[in-house]
Amino acid sequence: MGGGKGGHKRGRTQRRHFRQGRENVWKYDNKRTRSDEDATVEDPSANPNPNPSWEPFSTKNLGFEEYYKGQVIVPEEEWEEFINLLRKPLPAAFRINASGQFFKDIRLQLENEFTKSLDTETSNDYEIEAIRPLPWYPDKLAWHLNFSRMQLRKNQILERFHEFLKQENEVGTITRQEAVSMVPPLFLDVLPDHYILDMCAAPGSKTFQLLEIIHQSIKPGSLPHGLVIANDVDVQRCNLLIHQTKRMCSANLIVTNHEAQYFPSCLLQGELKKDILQFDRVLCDVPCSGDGTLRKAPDIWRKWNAGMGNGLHRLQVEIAMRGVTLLKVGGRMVYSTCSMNPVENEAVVAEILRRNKGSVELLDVSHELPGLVRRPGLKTWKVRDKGLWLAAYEDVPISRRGVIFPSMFPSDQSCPKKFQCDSQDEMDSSAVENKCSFELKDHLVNIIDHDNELKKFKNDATLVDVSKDAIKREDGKGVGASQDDLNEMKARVSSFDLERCMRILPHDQNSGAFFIAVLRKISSFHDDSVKRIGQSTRRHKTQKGTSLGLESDDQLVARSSKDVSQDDLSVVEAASGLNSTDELSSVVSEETGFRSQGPDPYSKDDETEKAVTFDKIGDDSSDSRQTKGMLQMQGKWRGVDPVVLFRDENTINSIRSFYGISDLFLLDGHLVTRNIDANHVKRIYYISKSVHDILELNFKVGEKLKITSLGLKERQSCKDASTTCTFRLSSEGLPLLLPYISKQILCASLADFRHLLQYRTIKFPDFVDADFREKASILTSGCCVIVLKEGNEKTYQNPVDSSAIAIVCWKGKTNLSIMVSQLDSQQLLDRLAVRFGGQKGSPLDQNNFVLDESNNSRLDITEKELSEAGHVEGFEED
Ligand SMILES: C[S@@+](CC[C@H](N)C(=O)[O-])C[C@H]1O[C@@H](n2cnc3c(N)ncnc32)[C@H](O)[C@@H]1O
Repeated sequence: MGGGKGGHKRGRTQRRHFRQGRENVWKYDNKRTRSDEDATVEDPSANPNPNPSWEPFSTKNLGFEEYYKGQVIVPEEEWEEFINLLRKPLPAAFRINASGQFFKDIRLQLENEFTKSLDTETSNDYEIEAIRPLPWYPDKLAWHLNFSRMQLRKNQILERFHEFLKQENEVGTITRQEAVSMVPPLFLDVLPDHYILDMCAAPGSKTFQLLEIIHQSIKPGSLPHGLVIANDVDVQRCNLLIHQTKRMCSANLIVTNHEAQYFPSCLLQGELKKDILQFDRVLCDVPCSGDGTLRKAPDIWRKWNAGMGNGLHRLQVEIAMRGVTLLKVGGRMVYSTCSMNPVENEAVVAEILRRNKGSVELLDVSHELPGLVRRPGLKTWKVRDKGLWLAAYEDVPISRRGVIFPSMFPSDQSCPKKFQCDSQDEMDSSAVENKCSFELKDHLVNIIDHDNELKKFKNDATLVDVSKDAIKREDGKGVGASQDDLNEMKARVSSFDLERCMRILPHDQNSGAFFIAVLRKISSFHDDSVKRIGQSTRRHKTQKGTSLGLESDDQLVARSSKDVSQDDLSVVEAASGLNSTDELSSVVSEETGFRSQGPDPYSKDDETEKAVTFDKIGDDSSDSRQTKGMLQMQGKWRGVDPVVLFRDENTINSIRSFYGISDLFLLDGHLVTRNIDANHVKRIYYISKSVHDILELNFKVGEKLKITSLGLKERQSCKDASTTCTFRLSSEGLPLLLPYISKQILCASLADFRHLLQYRTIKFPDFVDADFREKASILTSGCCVIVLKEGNEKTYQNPVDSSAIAIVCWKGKTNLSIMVSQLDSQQLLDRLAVRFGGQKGSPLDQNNFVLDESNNSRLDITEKELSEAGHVEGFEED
């Protein structure tokens, strides 16, 4: 809503690009086949193919059916209902973006206007409500649609509603998101001061939710103490995420581009604990086979095979293990997939519990989100490989042991029940660590030696006959359905409390499928092991005079790709007879070729270097700037712009004085650019204190974080010589700044505000309100803010409330022009019509809120004028 506060603006080229790439647009895409399009909203069986050259997706896959019947993911008597619904298209769902200025208006419109008119109109056709809020989502902010595209075409009210959704989605006031995909962030129990890591974040729907939660209940005009680091390995998808989350207008977001399993630790040896980058909450929404999205993406029917899940299991474990390491003690981590496959779900969770030896517990969250229908996780499953069912690791042919791992099978062998903890209170962490260190040694050996693994399985595992000893589920239903071949097999039962995991199945609430597990870190097991590693590495550096010190952490992460985590290595040092982790580290380094180029923060000799890296953001003397520049140029992330704290006092003072920004709005330490040359800065981003602290830490540790984007675009340079301030405001940053600006800000009547949105440029004599006309004409040339006057006040309330409706404009010699895209202008007009629209014929008639697209000459002039003023770049995405 670039038009109002909380706005976003996009360049045309950029927008087209994103539209093509975005997954959650409501737009009809010409490139998709008809069957593709219909499949997302209609029952293909009810829609005879109108064009024989278009083949509808087949919704059959015998391998799929055999696999899931074999895994007994639903009781036998439910199978038909389950599989039939999987073949039906998924009803659409969306979230109202609670950070948006008009979210209450939209919710009210849905609750009253649309629900009523749709119910009246459609009551004869349908027995169920056409739209309804999702019962488990807080504050009626998520909705579910219950009609198909076919029905839509036949019904005018539905069609109008659909148009409304398309437009709101386009401008970002609502986000289309699969209902079940909204669940994981809600189980993270997020607070505004939390540091949150979203490990596999793109395209960003859950990041958006997380940001919304940390911004909730924060006073307008102030920022939460927490932050979200949204990470994804795919750069293109990171860009998509940046685009999506722009609508959130948050200064508390950092986007990084790492392989999540190698996400850097940013450890500072010997420093205070606050200097260690650890998180209160971690979301591991890992890459998965995605068969829970079959109803939305029916092409998966054709592609699906059991190998997909097997192939992802190890990566999923590594990402989740890294998540646990980065989690603070007491912190929560959610592991989730949109797959139904136990090898990607319960097997991964069991392996996390097994490897963490009681320092992590699986939480029982059955009392949370009571409206959400979920089923307990499976306690037993099998692995399918090359057409064979494998009940236990000993069944795996030797030739397949490179791809089928022990961790894929249910077992409790690595962490006997006696070492598990039911709650943090019962936990004696030192006892657990002692016990676990012996176990870990075994575990390492097991990873390396599969035959040993096999022996242990044979000795320890509990074997049950699934067909005879049907497991009772929490809801009392048996899950005894089984195939003939499965009847013959013995399946192991995991002794972990895997029933605490949550499975969401399509036929429970007409949704997609999802898997969610909520974990809590209950001891400092990892921290200590990491410390030991740091110490030994420092020793190593002193002895050998190499730069290994800083690398140790990264190397250890690299090592995790070979199934050995940090704690494993420290235990090797502590318990397996190896003298130093360094030896292992150097081996790993050579094996992986992973090299870090930064200074060694562990070394006492490096105090000077540490001061210099800190100076990058703390000192602005020309010498240090030069050093900063050199360091930035040499930055380890090629192709990624450096992150530089903006401290040019002249520019900052000119911005402060031009807009009359109150001293209460802190700028020092909150402004960032992506350009080391202070004379050619084009954009300045505003960052929260939490983001600043992370940057400071990142500089100290040699820029381990590869930062793609951060903060809020606050100001953008313009080339217009007629203005005394070369930085204009961005719509994104306006809500934050609004209460603190005292100059270049005017209050317009509804009529003048509306005309500005409709005609985009208004000559001063054409303003209706004489007072506004006068004030606008004498404003200093350049960027300004126009606030909608609500009620009868003669002027704006100072300070302006953050929730006020305001737009960024440009004051020229003879006129005022808005710096809002056409799409955003129309959306703002629509919102004003809903909020202030009166009876037909009155001055507030809704017809008055229509964008004047016929007035092309005026629009042309505006764009030309803007172009001459040199600030059209303001409409472009970064
Ligand atoms: C299920 S999607 C995440 C969806 C996202 N959480 C959301 O709600 O919008 C999985 C993501 O993991 C990313 N990914 C795959 N392998 C990864 C890795 N090793 N590290 C980090 N991200 C990875 C993919 O690029 C993809 O964007």
